[in-house]
Amino acid sequence: MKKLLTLVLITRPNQVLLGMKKRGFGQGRWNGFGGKVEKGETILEAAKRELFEESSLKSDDLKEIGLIDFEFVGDPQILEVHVFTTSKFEGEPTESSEMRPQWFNVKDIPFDTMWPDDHLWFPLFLSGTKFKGYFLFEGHDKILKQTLDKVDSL
Ligand SMILES: CNc1cc(N2CCN(C)CC2)nc(N)n1
Repeated sequence: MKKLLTLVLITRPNQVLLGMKKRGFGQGRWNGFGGKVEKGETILEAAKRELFEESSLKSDDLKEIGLIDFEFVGDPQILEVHVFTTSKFEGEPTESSEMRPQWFNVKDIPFDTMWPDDHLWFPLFLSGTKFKGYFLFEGHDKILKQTLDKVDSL
């Protein structure tokens, strides 16, 4: 079974906006903004909605740049994460119940307090390369198996 999720990375020159997850899945880690795709909405609509709910930012320019399948040993539910990015947005990053936003220089991305897959695919995202990835996790800290490929189209 696949669960559709979104992940939005907002950029400005030399910087990426990340949020510190305050509760739930991924709590205590910096990440992009995102969540579940609800019934009756497209994946893009879900990405926009979650971005606004979690950061107060609005964008009509989200571009899909990555597709990542996450599997966890012992859990039949595969997470299919659609990764979007934009540098065109409106609003001021604002803390929400879910996320505490902060700008990071691309040279200082806090990979040590992010999901362990991030340092593998962030370079592709930052270089504007579209990618497809698969990561098999054991728990939340150990990657047992992975694939990561550049693609022309998602
Ligand atoms: C399991 N590894 C993950 C999950 C993940 N996500 C992001 C979006 N979330 C809604 C669900 C899980 N994001 C990253 N960067 N790595």
